[in-house]
Amino acid sequence: MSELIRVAVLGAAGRMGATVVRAVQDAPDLELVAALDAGDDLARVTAAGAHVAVDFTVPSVTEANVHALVDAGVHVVVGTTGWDDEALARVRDHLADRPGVGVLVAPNFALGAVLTMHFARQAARWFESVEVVELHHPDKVDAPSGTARHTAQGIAAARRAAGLDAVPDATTQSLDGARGADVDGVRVHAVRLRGLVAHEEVLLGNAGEQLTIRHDSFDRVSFMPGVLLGVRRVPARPGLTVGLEHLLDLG
Ligand SMILES: NC(=O)c1ccc[n+]([C@@H]2O[C@H](COP(=O)([O-])OP(=O)(O)OC[C@H]3O[C@@H](n4cnc5c(N)ncnc54)[C@H](O)[C@@H]3O)[C@@H](O)[C@H]2O)c1
Ligand SMILES: O=C(O)C1=N[C@H](C(=O)O)CCC1
Repeated sequence: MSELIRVAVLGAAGRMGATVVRAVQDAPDLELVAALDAGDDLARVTAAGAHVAVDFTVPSVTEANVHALVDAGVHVVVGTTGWDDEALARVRDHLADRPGVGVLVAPNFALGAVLTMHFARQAARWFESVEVVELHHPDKVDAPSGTARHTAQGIAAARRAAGLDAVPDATTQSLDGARGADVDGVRVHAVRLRGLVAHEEVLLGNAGEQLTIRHDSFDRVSFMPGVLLGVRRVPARPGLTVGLEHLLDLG
């Protein structure tokens, strides 16, 4: 039998971290060697001999965690959101000095959410209008969701590549926030509602027709196959990978 992958979980007391701890413990090819939360010393990850660390913490600490882990030669799977292009560029630069270390940052590990983003990018060039609505539990600290940002950025890139005009919108008078956030020219709306977990709709419109692409995560177990895939694959992917779609054979 091949060697078990030794895994550390950061944010282990959180909603996602606790679910990842259980998933790693249940996986026959993985071994949970450290479970850290706020206030714990990151040095425990290396002391435990972790090959891969999984970060589901908070947007304010995740980047610092990644740089420290990269310095220690530990591969990282990051699910924490709040990353912007500048923060990703800093990690990419840092990894250039650490050949052999891999970091995967993915705003959503649910396979259906990754497919939603993929289908939205495919559909984007054929529709005049598009807006993204994300719906989450009210304990979420960031808005819009990392998934919605990634979705809108992908749609915007597909529209640019197809030479489409700006999305039509005659609004000249509105209350602040009524038209949502502008992500690369795509409007993104964030709903927070008790009872929800993580949901997204991409609305695409043409004269006389609408296409709706919707994904629902009803339970955090929906993210686990993607997280475990990341843990298994990241050691063989040096450098920075952004998005789980790069690990799936989506064509
Ligand atoms: N990529 C995905 O598929 C996916 C899915 C769900 C959630 N998320 C993201 O994951 C993050 C966590 O979500 P959550 O719902 O589990 O939040 P949560 O608030 O339940 O958990 C965060 C945990 O991180 C801990 N923490 C804070 N600072 C820390 C530090 N320096 N070191 C270690 N732990 C620390 C907190 O104490 C808490 O236990 C959010 O950014 C969320 O958007 C991503
Ligand atoms: O519960 C959360 O918080 C989630 N955050 C991610 C995001 O911001 O996209 C993914 C879905 C759940």
